Amino acid sequence: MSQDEGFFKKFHETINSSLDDVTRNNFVNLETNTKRVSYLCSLPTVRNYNLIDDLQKCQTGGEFPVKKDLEKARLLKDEGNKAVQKGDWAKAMQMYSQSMVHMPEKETEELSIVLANRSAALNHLEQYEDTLADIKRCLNLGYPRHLRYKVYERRARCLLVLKRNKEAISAFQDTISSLDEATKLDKEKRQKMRTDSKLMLEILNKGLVLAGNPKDPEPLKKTPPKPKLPGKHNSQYPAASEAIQIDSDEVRGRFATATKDIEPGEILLVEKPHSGVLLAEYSGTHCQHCFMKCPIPLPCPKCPNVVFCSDKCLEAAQKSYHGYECHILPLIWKSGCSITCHIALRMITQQNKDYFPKLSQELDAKPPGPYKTEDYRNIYHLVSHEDKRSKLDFLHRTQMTAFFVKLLEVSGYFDGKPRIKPVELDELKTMAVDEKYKDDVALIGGLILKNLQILKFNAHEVFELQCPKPKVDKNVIKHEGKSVFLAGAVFPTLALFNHSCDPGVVRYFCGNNVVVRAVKNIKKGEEVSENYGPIFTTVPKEKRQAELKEQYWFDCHCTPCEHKWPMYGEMNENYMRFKCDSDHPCPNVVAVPYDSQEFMVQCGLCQQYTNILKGLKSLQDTEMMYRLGRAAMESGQYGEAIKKFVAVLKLYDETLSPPYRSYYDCVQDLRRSMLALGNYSII
Ligand SMILES: C[S@@+](CC[C@H](N)C(=O)[O-])C[C@H]1O[C@@H](n2cnc3c(N)ncnc32)[C@H](O)[C@@H]1O
Repeated sequence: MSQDEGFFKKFHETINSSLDDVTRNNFVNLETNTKRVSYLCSLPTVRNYNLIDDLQKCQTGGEFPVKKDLEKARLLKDEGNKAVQKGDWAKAMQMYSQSMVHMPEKETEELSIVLANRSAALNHLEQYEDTLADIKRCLNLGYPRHLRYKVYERRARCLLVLKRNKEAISAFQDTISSLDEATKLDKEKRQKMRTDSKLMLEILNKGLVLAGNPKDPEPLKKTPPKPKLPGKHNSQYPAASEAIQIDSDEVRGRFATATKDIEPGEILLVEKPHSGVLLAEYSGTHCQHCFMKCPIPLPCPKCPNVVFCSDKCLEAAQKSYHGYECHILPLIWKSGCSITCHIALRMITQQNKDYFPKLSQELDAKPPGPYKTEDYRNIYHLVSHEDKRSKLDFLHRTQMTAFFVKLLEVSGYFDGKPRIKPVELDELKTMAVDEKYKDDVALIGGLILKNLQILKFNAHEVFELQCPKPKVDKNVIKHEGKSVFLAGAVFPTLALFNHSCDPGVVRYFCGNNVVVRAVKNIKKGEEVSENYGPIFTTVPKEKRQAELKEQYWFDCHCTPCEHKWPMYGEMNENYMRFKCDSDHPCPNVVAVPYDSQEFMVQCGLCQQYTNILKGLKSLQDTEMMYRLGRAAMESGQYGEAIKKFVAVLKLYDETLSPPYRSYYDCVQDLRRSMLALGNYSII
């Protein structure tokens, strides 16, 4: 749990130092999460803890309390208007967006005017779909009637550009009728707009008749299509493809294996998160709900903390977690708790109040039927290593839980009604939760504590590949990207994949959907493993083992660890590692010097001879094909590059046995191309 400098650290230290031996002992002897939380929350030292002082001193996570601010909103709107006068439409758009972030919800008319102004800026920026969306929003908010002719006419002209002529006709009709209410528009201008609109109506109507009255084209979709699994889904694990099954054993728990030979590039899993949380620093630039970058943000109407990419995401968030988190978000951020801790809380706030009490009787058994991403019971049964956990670890996590339980009370969660007003400092002068919520504290607190344990081993970082605008360099277009850690999330099916220091898959994100693709040939029956951090080509074995033990509590027995594979820089380039070609399957590698004159080479294990001529012939084309793949990758033709790299790996795998450098060069480039193809945003 990373604490940074948030105020939770002080709370944690104070509680720790105030616990006497008896209390500690009592805590240590508790055997369930529910009891741990109830006990800690009942201690006077926790109940009487006053957060106000810590909060006021805390510099992390911005201001508190945070409220919408009309004055700020108006200043930003004025900035937007000034930018319009200078013809700087991009700046105007930004200023109006910021004004919306701070505009109090009740100022509907003013908000509608800012939206109308932003729609004008967007129209100049040729963002027609977004212009239409803002016009719709401003009308919904009751944009003044005497001004409506402006937005109707803008709507009509946008629709014309989008060739949605039928809709344009109706927008021109609205323009004409709204001109009757345009009391502040001078007569001449009104007359001109009426004449122009009528003319447009005539032209459009004629055009439609001539064209045989065709349907309008569909509105353009802004969000990229959700990635799809090719072929059939696994019936038991629908987020995974049929090429994957989940097996288990005593030592490794559950893990994925291949049900057929898998080729590099194959998509093996597409899964949305059960729960995911965007990092605080991206809350103003990326959608709180789907994590997509939002250049035209839609702020939460109730708080200035978060933005959304669309009405759909805003609505979905408000109906679930954001309703409750809206006013407590700044407290979560200021606490300095890690993103994993926040996910543990989000897993609660995203469900309504009755969900967990209803489910509580069913938690002990794994749910029957297909393994569903949205079913909390599947999360509940992910690895938590509760039996290996130290008492100190429990105490620390229970303290975090006590803080979250207080936040849930403040948020209105225990009443099932999201609070409307921002949180006042005074509400945090004690950490005591009202007695009437005793049962909720035990149940929900117990689950948060469980979530905190589970997430340590099962949460994933969500990253975005950010590319500066492609550069033209010596006639080659360069696409240079860097991965940026954006959010944390838990994907219940992906969480069943075990680790290998030589993983068979790569994972990337499309918004918040994770996509898992093979980067190697994986034979039927072999484990399909992913990677939790350390890769054998770059990290020495001892360090990998230590890292995995420390973070994931297991001893890695993957092939590179067991066979002490050399790191990339130490791979011997003087030999080619031929597979033994014996009639009986032989796992041995026949190492042949590059300058060898012999074509029949004896295996040291089975003593049979391998004819390397055949292999050498099939490898002849690999160098050229790999170069073509690199060229395609560097010019941004990732699809083409992937095809070439896959073909190279196929040839390699038929003949040679890793590890050798050219194999991992190719795997690395294949991985990069898939990442670039899958998810990047131009910054
Ligand atoms: C994300 S879970 C993977 C799924 C897990 N095996 C299960 O049964 O749910 C991570 C945990 O799986 C186990 N694990 C992962 N990779 C492993 C490996 N290569 N060998 C042994 N155990 C492993 C460890 O217990 C680790 O904490």
